[in-house]
Amino acid sequence: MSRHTRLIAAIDTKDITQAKQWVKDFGKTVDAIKLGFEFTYSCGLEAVKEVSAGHKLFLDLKLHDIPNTVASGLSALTKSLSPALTTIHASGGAEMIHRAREALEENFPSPDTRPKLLAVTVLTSMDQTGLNQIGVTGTPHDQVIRLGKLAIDSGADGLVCSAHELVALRDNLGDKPILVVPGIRPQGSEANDQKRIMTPRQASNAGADWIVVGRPITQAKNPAATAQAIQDELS
Ligand SMILES: O=C(O)c1cc(=O)[nH]c(=O)n1[C@@H]1O[C@H](COP(=O)(O)O)[C@@H](O)[C@H]1O
Repeated sequence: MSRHTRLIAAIDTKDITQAKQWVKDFGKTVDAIKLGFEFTYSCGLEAVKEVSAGHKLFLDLKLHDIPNTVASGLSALTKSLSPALTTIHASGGAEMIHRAREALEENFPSPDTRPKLLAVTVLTSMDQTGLNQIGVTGTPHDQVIRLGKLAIDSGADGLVCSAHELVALRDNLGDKPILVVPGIRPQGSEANDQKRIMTPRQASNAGADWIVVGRPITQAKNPAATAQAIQDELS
């Protein structure tokens, strides 16, 4: 099935002026903006509201705690910010994911306005060595499939994964789950701390609904032109 892959810009900065400038420069070039730990913990929730006004928001705070704490935290966050997409860690387990979904449904009875719950599988900065160090002996691929199935069965709308697992996830879970893919590096750009990477085009061909791109855009000489070049690669 051919799908249109959309671009999320990761606005990773501690500086609200910088964040606003990027968002203004991007205009409609990007399809959504992601605000995560760095911006939210530096600038606060009101600043998230301010910077994301008028844009689709991916609120990426990757909650991971006991089910009750995650459900309450997610409820408070989403009530005030109404993101389009939001994250928890799949490794928090079935009950945590289920309670997170319930909390979103309570806050947003209409499926049209309910933030989509994404479960992060295996971080794109992890490789086989990194997994072995935390006691996971299987491959990143097997771990993503295991956590991905668990998360979707437990109520997640979609997953965050690397582009390397997209084809297998589609084979196992079908077209419905929303697959969001960071670890994207246009040809020739630095990997930084990312390990499981692909280009925008490769991720799109493999079945990504959304790609997440941060530093290759924000650290470029001309961030808006770089975002546009990625959109051109996707179209
Ligand atoms: O949940 C995420 O968005 C995420 C999951 C993951 O496995 N890997 C990952 O890089 N991310 C986020 O995606 C963004 C990637 O940024 P760059 O590496 O600068 O493109 C960062 O904001 C990360 O927090």
